Amino acid sequence: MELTLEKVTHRYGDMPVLQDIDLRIPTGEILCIVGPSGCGKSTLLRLIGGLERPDEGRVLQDGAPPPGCLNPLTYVFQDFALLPWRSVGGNVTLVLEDHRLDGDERAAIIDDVLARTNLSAFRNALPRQLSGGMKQRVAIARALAVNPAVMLLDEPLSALDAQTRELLMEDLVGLWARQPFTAVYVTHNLAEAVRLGHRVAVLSRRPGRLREMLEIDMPLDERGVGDARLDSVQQHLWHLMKDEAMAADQELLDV
Ligand SMILES: Nc1ncnc2c1ncn2[C@@H]1O[C@H](COP(=O)(O)OP(=O)(O)OP(=O)(O)O)[C@@H](O)[C@H]1O
Repeated sequence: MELTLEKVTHRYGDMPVLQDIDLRIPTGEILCIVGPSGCGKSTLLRLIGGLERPDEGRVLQDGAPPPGCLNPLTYVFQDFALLPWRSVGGNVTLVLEDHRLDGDERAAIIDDVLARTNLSAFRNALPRQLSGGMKQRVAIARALAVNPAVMLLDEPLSALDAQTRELLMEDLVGLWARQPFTAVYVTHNLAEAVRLGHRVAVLSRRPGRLREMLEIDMPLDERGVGDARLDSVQQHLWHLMKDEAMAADQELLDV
């Protein structure tokens, strides 16, 4: 299933937040969205996921979701959103409970996603026993359990320290390399965008418009820390965003 956004425009009250966004999210690709604070990145993700409807324009779903898909669009949030009283396995099972699956099918899905996210040994642990990185792995496992057509990630690594972020990026690359998934990944962090994005959409400051769509033609598993080509793409992104980020920052201070 492919998603296409046509001239998506949205406002909250009198405040225009997004303006004329055209985007295509092809199957098997990670699209990163970057832009200054408050430019409408999370709003765009909510519109893509159907949590809100755009004031103007359309979000189109083309084609069938993948086989075994239980939920075409699923989110991963910054704050993990785990139930503290449920174990790792219990948190993942949660998203399967509303679906007609027999015990074996459910167990097979859980075994698979826990193995893919290296969590099999932590199945019975409670969230409070886990580090931030492990909690986010659980949230990713839970999202994968429904075999979504598109995974929507909103700043998934922002609450983590630099080393954990690095490890999780490697995990996401490994997951994608073993079994490609489709994702829209919102981030402030340009290093994450160039490591994980097949394409990077750069939004202007509010109202967010699509300023540039950058294609990074380099396999994900060849993108390492300190790679000169990635550094230059990151520099280019920063160059595009710097003035707008400073203006957005000033606007926030003026409120
Ligand atoms: N439900 C809402 N009602 C009213 N205003 C909203 C709502 N959600 C977001 N906004 C406002 O819309 C603007 C865009 O918010 P959004 O969270 O989409 O931006 P963002 O680019 O994700 O921000 P950040 O980078 O700081 O996370 C902000 O000014 C925000 O305060």
